[in-house]
Amino acid sequence: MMELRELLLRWNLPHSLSLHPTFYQTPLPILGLYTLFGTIIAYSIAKMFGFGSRNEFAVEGQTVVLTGGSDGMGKAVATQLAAKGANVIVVARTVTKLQAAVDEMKANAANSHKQRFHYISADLTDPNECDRVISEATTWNAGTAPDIVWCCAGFSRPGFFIDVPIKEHKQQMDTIYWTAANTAHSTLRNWLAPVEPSGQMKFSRRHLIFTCSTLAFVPVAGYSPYSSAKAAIRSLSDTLSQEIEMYNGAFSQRHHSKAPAADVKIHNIFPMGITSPGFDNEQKIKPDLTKKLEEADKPQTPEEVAKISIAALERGEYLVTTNLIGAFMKGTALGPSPRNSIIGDTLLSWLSNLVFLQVIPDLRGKAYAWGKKNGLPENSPRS
Ligand SMILES: NC(=O)C1=CN([C@@H]2O[C@H](COP(=O)(O)OP(=O)(O)OC[C@H]3O[C@@H](n4cnc5c(N)ncnc54)[C@H](OP(=O)(O)O)[C@@H]3O)[C@@H](O)[C@H]2O)C=CC1
Ligand SMILES: CCCCCCCCCCCCCCCC(=O)[C@@H](N)CO
Repeated sequence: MMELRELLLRWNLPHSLSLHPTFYQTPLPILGLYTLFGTIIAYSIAKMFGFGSRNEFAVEGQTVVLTGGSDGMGKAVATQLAAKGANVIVVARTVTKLQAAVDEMKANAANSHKQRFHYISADLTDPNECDRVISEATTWNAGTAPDIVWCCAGFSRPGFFIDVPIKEHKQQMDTIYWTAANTAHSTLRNWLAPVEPSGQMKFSRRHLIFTCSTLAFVPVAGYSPYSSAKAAIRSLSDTLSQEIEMYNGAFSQRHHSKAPAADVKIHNIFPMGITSPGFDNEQKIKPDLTKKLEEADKPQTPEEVAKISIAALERGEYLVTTNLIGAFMKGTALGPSPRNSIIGDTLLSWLSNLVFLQVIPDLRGKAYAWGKKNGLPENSPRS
């Protein structure tokens, strides 16, 4: 087999420098493999730290509509987007909390003279209210639709499937799935409306962001009212990630035919536990078994989750997780979703599928052992 030394000799290159002599005896195919793996690893590490990539989520001067922006993760996202120079409208039901969020954004703004902040009180389970939010946001934004819409509204009411009345299951579907689907529907109808070539203005890309939970990837006993609704959002965002390409294709022809005013990117965030007011509430009614099954999770602060999520959007990720266990839960359930990186996500899914061969029987085994030891659960306190 040809060695490196011969190649260097042939090309008249130095072949006996200060490196160890055995280096020059490396067979060329082996050297090729080293180079290949070295490049892949260097590329992955560089990508991980964001080298060589531009900011895919530059929010300075952009207008953001953020649902659930008055508390927990949403409020932390609002504050951090304000600190990055965005104009932000927070949407939720309770006015006092919304006003506090606007004050916090003002206090953290990058440029308080230029940036503007606003709130709209609305119950997003009502689709008409979502239409009103987008239309009021457009008026407030000098007649232009918002650049970014981030759906973060929602809370969890855990409980075992048969203990939770059907009415409450439906309410969770309304609070989780329908607040997001209604907001997405109003937003996309507005963004994707056809514009004549003569009416096209120059816009940067628009972003529609959903907020799920890693429970949409791997459900846990006691979360059925919630994880089913989050899984439905995941399916919606995967569908939209395909449908949107049709509109983006039409957008590429905007100089010749009618097309949307901007191209659109879809994203979906999958946090683990977040130490938010919503989390404190769900803990009060959460079955003890559920607490045990999720004990591997160390809840993160809203600020941490917001920071990690925004950084991932800046790297241009589609499915976003916020910590290592979250990444494993995603890895085992990647299915048909578009990948953030072919190599990274493929290796992650192989590894996660091996890990979950052990995790799934472990979750079921713990539930079985719990019933064997404690008998039937007492109805958990629900208010
Ligand atoms: N906390 C956790 O452990 C986790 C949470 N998540 C998800 O992350 C997101 C943020 O959670 P978290 O930080 O706990 O949030 P909080 O529960 O602390 O806050 C929820 C926000 O949503 C708003 N909201 C709730 N219902 C409606 C509605 N019908 N219409 C309009 N606004 C509404 C609330 O305001 P108001 O009540 O005034 O309307 C509030 O601003 C949610 O989607 C949640 O499901 C994901 C993983 C873990
Ligand atoms: C190495 C791999 C190990 C994998 C272990 C898997 C164990 C499951 C952990 C489930 C954690 C759920 C967090 C989401 C919480 C949430 O969304 C609610 N709090 C809603 O508000």
